[in-house]
Amino acid sequence: MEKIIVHGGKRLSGSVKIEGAKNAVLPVIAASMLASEGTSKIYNVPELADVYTINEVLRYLNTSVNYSKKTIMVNAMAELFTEAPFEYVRKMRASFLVMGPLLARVGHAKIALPGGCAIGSRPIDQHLKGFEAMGAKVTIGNGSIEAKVDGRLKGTVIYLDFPSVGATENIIMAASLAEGETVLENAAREPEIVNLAQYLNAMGAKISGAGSGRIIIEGVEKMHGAEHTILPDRIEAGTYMIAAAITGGNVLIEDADIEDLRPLIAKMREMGITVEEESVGVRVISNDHFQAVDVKTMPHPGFPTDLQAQMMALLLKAQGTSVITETVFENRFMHVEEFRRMNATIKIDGRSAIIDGSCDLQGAEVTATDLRAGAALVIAGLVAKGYTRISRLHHIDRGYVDLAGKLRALGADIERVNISEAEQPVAVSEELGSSLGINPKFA
Ligand SMILES: CC(=O)N[C@H]1[C@@H](OP(=O)(O)OP(=O)(O)OC[C@H]2O[C@@H](n3ccc(=O)[nH]c3=O)[C@H](O)[C@@H]2O)O[C@H](CO)[C@@H](O)[C@@H]1O
Ligand SMILES: C=C(OP(=O)(O)O)C(=O)O
Repeated sequence: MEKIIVHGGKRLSGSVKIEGAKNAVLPVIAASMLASEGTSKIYNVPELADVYTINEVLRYLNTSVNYSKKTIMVNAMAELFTEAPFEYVRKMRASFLVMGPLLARVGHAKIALPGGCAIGSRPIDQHLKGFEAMGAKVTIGNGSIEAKVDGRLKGTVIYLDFPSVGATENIIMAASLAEGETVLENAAREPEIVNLAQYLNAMGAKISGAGSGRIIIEGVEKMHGAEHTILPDRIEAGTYMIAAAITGGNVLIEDADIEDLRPLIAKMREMGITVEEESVGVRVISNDHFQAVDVKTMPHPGFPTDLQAQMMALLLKAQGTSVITETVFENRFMHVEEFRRMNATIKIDGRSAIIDGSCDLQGAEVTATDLRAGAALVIAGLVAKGYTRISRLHHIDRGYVDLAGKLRALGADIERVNISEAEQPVAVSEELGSSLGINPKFA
């Protein structure tokens, strides 16, 4: 079993380079299936487990995908297969993003129901509402969702009940090849939507308004392969900014886009942490004294839910009591129980977590319950007394390229190890472990 082992107490310094955004590359790869002509070339692709998963889904659907050196070539000119089974969809909910492109291009898609996950039930009713409004017949049964349309989808006005990122992406992809104009109201405004729309337009689509709450898509008859660069990952950047801040460090986050990070930067400055814009990225300079703040997660440009767990780790070391309110997902506090193992004092009251900044964090055996929870535990481990051992790393690998290696390069005492059953930690304190001659890392 693999674990990340962190020994707290080192200040981070130096610079770290940010990868392409996971949440941008997944819809972009799915969108490549809209091209009935030519090959797409996608640059700045991060080497993540989720990227390998979506590539497998596309290959299963008879699309050619070649991935090497952060570049993906996709050719979808062959006859597409239109059914994606559960074994693919269960690994990653974003696999459902193939539904819009398949429906628009071939008029049929049958995708296994993605199911719930650790952070909430995550329904897809808004995606389906959009497809139905465009003329698709949607049926749900035997664990799958099937959507069909005779001829082309038809443009229409669609109002989302909530600015869902995935529904916005699925609907704009489908509407790109629909007949006539689609107007999407209350659309998600995340930077990843803008990146996707840029790619679709390069493929021949006619989309305007991406990044606002009203997106207009003039359907076209055909799309073709195009070249596209994935934007930097604002969530990865934010994770390293928080890691730098919690350790009282001084770190340059290279390629971070300051505009996309405004909600986090505003909160960090409110806490008294210095964030400076530099020509190549964002620098975070911190000392051990930063103030408690209240944070509410919201759709973009609000504070991102994908940085909520990492922010909670930071607030565990802030002066005073902070309140985090999670409004995007109904169950995204799984990390709280793990923080408590590290001696944190956090109370949950409905959708809010009340965080006491005065506790002494202690290293412990903890579990990454989801992707960002995993990153947050690593961050807490950077300042905890003793060793923190984090397991279930497959969650972290979905969204971070070499998290432990990049933090080590910044000066953290951290390593990723493969621990055999025989070496599993024994249940003794670090002090007792060392007096018994047990390596404290495994005590
Ligand atoms: C691959 C990807 O880009 N993932 C991101 C995307 O997920 P994802 O696209 O799944 O997130 P959504 O914006 O769709 O979901 C936000 C909220 O809307 C609800 N909802 C969504 C769709 C729907 O049809 N009905 C419905 O009720 C969800 O249950 C959730 O409570 O945006 C989330 C919110 O910023 C991020 O946390 C994820 O990292
Ligand atoms: C929740 C996340 O991703 P996904 O939607 O792919 O589960 C995330 O990136 O934090």
